[in-house]
Amino acid sequence: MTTALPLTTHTFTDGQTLATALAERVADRLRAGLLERGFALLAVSGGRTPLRFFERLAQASLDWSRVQVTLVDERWVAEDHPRSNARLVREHLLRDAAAAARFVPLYTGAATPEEGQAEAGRCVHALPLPFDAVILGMGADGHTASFFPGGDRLDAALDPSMPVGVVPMRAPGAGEPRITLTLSTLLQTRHLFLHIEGEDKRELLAQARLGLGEAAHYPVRAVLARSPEPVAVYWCP
Ligand SMILES: O=C1O[C@H](COP(=O)(O)O)[C@@H](O)[C@H](O)[C@H]1O
Repeated sequence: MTTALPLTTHTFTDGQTLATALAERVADRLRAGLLERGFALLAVSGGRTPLRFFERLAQASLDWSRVQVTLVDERWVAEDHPRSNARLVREHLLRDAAAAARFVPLYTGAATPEEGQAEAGRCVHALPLPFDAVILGMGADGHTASFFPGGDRLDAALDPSMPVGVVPMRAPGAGEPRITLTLSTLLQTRHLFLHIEGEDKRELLAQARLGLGEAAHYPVRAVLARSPEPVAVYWCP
């Protein structure tokens, strides 16, 4: 008998409605951080799914000049490359009201993520953790952040004893070399969201949650299992 890992699901009819609701929820978390600490800290994902969410969040009325934004993971490509997660954030989130936020990229310009690890790690160490919100995505292969199935440093990235920092990652399905926050770093957050869209990802997450077949080994399951609070899943067809 399998036990379902805990999560809460927020279901929406379409991507625009989801983006609006998630942006409102995250903006509230940032405002709470600003009230409590005088600053706020946000980590977001790359890929294609967050576009509408970013554009809604960029319009939120709050003191963005006291908000720091970073990525949960990065593809090791220059910032003007079409697959750069930093480029996505700069073009779709750091605009409108959010143009005043401070962005902390993970890509350093070094030739490889292994060579860039120390510098990117120093930038992450300098962040005033915990995050007020972390928003993860998930690929069709069950990866989240750059925790890829078959990743060469997956064990290190998921290791609970790993300190705050980043880990390079290379994997058959990753496209290019990556760098990713460790799971221990991601979990230093007041609120953890997982934003997925489409029936295929809903089904994949359900299987990972239950630990069924191949999905028992999907890295996203490690996040569900280790999160101290149930992960808030935002989903639409
Ligand atoms: O490569 C990546 O993919 C995942 C999922 O992206 P999506 O395009 O399927 O939404 C993303 O969460 C991650 O940050 C990114 O580097």
